[in-house]
Amino acid sequence: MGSSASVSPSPPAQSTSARTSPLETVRDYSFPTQNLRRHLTHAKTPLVLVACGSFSPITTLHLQLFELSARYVESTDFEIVGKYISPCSDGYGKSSLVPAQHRINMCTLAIEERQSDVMIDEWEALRTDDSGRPIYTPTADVLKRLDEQINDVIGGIKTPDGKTVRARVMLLMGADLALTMGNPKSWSSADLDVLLGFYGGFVVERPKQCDIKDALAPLEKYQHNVWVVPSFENDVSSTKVREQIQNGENAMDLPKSVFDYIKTQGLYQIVRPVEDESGETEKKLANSSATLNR
Ligand SMILES: Nc1ncnc2c1ncn2[C@@H]1O[C@H](COP(=O)(O)OP(=O)(O)OP(=O)(O)O)[C@@H](O)[C@H]1O
Ligand SMILES: NC(=O)c1ccc[n+]([C@@H]2O[C@H](COP(=O)(O)O)[C@@H](O)[C@H]2O)c1
Repeated sequence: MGSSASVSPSPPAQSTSARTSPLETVRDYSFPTQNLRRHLTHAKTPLVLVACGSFSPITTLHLQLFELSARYVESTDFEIVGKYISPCSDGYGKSSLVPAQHRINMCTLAIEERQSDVMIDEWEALRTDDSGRPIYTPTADVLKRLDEQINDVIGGIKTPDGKTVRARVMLLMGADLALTMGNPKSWSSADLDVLLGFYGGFVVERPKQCDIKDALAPLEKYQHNVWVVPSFENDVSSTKVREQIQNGENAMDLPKSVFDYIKTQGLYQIVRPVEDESGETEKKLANSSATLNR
């Protein structure tokens, strides 16, 4: 598959959706750089890995994706200088999403508890239009923005011999997400040309959910820019965790602080009939009434 000899030239033109328009706000936001390494240790290509997804909720496996990749990357010509999680906004519209601020809070707790050097980029999750509605951002635009922040705004990464080079920004994904890239209703070829043709991806095996050969098939055109990270048999997923919470079971694949947060905030409870004051029964979702604390 991939070869790190393919060095990215200049980034593709920024699409409108990746820019912050005058009507758009991202409250209390600054681009996180606390664990971005500005200097390479080896004469390698600096690499920034970005995991995009729902994180509803974040699981222990989400953080392990970075650990598995870090181990794998040691045998390549890349050196990881930054690790980012970018939770999608509520505008993605998946019914399993709890509000973005809760998902960010859970990612923060998981990272703190595990003392991980992964950073959360809240930009995608918190973008809203002038009326406060969340804006959905295609994944290619998330990577474009990170590329711009790291390589243009911050000014790139220093090599051991004192030169400044652009970091390669790449999508870190599970094999199941790669498999969805064969569906043109979800992923346009223009998006994929930017995302995998220009940027590139690290695909972590997810054998319980799909065969790696099937997952790589839609990515064949971009194989020079795709790397496969071996994983281990596991059935960890946010879906399983949500089901365990709904059944009142202990969710073992969550950091404890995240499990406690879910309980305290009453997240992922089943839609249940609630008597309102007029005596009428209506359905209320426990999630929607939960308060948001940073
Ligand atoms: N166990 C796992 N092995 C490999 N990749 C994973 C695993 N869990 C999540 N990922 C990857 O992490 C990214 C974000 O995942 P996401 O938030 O959608 O979690 P999920 O467990 O797949 O969620 P859900 O069960 O709600 O669909 C995706 O690229 C996904 O493939
Ligand atoms: N065309 C696109 O950019 C596109 C299409 C489908 C999903 N996605 C992203 O992939 C991720 C999928 O997450 P889930 O596996 O939780 O649905 C999300 O970050 C979503 O924004 C992007």
